[in-house]
Amino acid sequence: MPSERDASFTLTSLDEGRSLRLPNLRVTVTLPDRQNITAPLGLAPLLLGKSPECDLVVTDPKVSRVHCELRLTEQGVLLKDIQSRNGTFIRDVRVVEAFLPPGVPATVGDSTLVVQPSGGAAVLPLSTRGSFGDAVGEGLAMRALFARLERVARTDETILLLGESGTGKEVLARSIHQESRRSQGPYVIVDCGAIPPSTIEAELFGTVTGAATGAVNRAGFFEAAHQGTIFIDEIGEMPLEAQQKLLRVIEARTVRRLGSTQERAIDVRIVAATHRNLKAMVAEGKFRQDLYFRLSVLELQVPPLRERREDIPLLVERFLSIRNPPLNASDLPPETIPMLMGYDWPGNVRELRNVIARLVVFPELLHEILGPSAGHAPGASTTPPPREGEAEKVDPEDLKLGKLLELSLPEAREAVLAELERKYATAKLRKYDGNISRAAEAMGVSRQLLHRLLDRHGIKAKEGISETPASRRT
Ligand SMILES: Nc1ncnc2c1ncn2[C@@H]1O[C@H](COP(=O)(O)OP(=O)(O)OP(=O)(O)O)[C@@H](O)[C@H]1O
Repeated sequence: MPSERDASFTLTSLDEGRSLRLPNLRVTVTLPDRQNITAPLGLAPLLLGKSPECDLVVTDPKVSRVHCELRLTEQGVLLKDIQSRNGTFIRDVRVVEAFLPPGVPATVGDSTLVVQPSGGAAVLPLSTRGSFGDAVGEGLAMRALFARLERVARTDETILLLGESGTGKEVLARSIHQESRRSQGPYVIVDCGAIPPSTIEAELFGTVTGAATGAVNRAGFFEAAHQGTIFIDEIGEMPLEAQQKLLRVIEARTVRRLGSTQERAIDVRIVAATHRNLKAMVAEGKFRQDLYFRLSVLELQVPPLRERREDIPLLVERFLSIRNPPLNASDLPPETIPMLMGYDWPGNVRELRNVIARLVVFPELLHEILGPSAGHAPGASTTPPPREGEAEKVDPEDLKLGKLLELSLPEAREAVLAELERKYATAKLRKYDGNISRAAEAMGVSRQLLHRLLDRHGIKAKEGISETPASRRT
């Protein structure tokens, strides 16, 4: 049982794991010019560094772009150096990973950081299910998210899902629909990133004959979703004018087809999502503030996979079990799970799903797929080299074909194409020094399509290689 002092500095399970005591903690960084910056430390880890993408942006020349991470755990606050150039120190000892006691200063560059309880604690309900609709997750972060979703799914409130690409926003939106009283109604997906800005309003709100050249009398996505749910994906890509009309629809619960004056009542639940920082877009004038306020009443953050590695075994089991025929983790090389848990997953759950699909067909590619750094996970072993003469006996092409023959033709085609797509894009990016525009032009595709392809395969443009913890954070 933790003492009172411990409890003010740790996550503590309550009610046999049905809720979590989350202490109120603040991190304060004192910069070389004696100025202080501070941020609250909650369930999501805080990144500290010079890069604007960090939660604590430290303007100290001796601090790396992404220098270290602070994470609240059941044992205390864990401070982790992220391969910084000048190191992270507690009481003059350089640390790679260590628990930081309350009030004890740590040093990064010429700055110091300290974590202190600021009084009180929140009690966070946790789901006992380990899944929400089709989404699975058994770590604290996902169980806290599922508990919130369980409560809000049954209401008609508009929900905003934020999170990096591939974290599962779409699968959660679908699950919200399935778990709501609207589950028997339509579920309509609108991908704002895929619809040309010039037609998005017509697609969303519909048209009447003569509204524009060639316009016909047609319902839009909102009318199609009547008595169901509309999922507006990539809402950050929506043009400002359409945003204004969307706000009106959310508030009035009516739509007016383009070219018509008639208001049609709609009964629709809206779930929106984006991988963009909408708050920053509001500050830059690229997203309407009033719409953001309206959407962010129920704003839920879907954590990146690298912040919930404990979910990886369960996700792997899920992706293997839905194959035909179903597989399980013992069908993969024994070192697979430790290697997967040591990888950083820039493409999140989508990348994990794709990696599993490829490993099922080409298990010998484990090290090539995940890169050398992934093998550094504790307990990871390496694949033994083939014994002498063994390699000559097996033609790799036959081996690949043999594996492919275990799959259905569509699955085999997808596996081969995904492999080709990844290698092709990586090679082109290398050739053009990571320059997206030039690589896209040489590939004969749009920059947007190349970006999507890179996201899908977890490739970082700059290096033209699969991103690893080392390459992402220096
Ligand atoms: N928690 C989860 N459980 C099971 N499958 C998941 C989970 N999260 C994501 N997936 C799977 O990973 C893939 C990517 O998820 P999804 O499309 O929902 O991500 P996203 O955040 O909407 O991505 P984007 O921002 O690029 O649209 C899908 O195949 C989805 O089914």
